[in-house]
Amino acid sequence: MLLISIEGIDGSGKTTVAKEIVRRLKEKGKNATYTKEPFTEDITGIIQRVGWNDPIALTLLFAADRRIHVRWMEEQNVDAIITDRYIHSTIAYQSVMGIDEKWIRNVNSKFPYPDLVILLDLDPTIASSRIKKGDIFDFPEKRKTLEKVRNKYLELAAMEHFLIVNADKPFEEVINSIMFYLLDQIT
Ligand SMILES: Nc1ncnc2c1ncn2[C@@H]1O[C@H](COP(=O)(O)OP(=O)(O)O)[C@@H](O)[C@H]1O
Ligand SMILES: Cc1cn([C@H]2C[C@H](O)[C@@H](COP(=O)(O)OP(=O)(O)O)O2)c(=O)[nH]c1=O
Repeated sequence: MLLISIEGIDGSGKTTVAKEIVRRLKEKGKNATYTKEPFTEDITGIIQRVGWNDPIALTLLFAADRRIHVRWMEEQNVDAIITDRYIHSTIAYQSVMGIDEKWIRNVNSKFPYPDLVILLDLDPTIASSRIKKGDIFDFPEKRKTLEKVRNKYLELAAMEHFLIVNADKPFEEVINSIMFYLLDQIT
């Protein structure tokens, strides 16, 4: 089973892309499933109450949520799981909040590393203008960090060989470039 994570700042197109990848893989006869983080309603509710000022609590809460998510993913009998955010969301967002990256990696070290990480890279101003659905964690202090989060993602992408996609391109171009790469890897 392939574990593919889709990463990027809020509004970069992750949900749309992840769901379309699943649809196109199914069209090709592959058994694929869409999933997302945060995964559990309970922990999402706690994060909403805790707010965006305690990065230690956030790191631990996202990791607890991820543990439950990983157990769920391990039960799936599919060719590919496409997850809309995963470990690198914590590394990018919480390290920018001042948390030591090594500690974040330690806290997440029991979880499977993704086979492929796709980074949708987009300018935060454009990304914010695209957000129509309510942001579940709409904290002003988070919005201010998105430029730094974007740069952290780009740094991780270079180190860990993500597939970087320019999310400023029309959707068809974005998805076609991803599928071109993916179908070559999968078949
Ligand atoms: N390449 C693109 N060009 C223009 N709009 C896009 C593109 N990709 C996604 N969108 C739109 O941007 C909005 C945010 O996308 P979404 O998938 O919800 O982002 P995310 O999950 O990263 O927050 C949606 O309305 C979506 O249709
Ligand atoms: C999974 C995860 C998410 N987050 C943040 C990123 C998003 O701002 C928010 C999740 O909200 P969500 O609405 O899923 O994001 P998006 O707007 O990209 O669809 O939580 C972290 O800070 N750390 C994490 O580990």
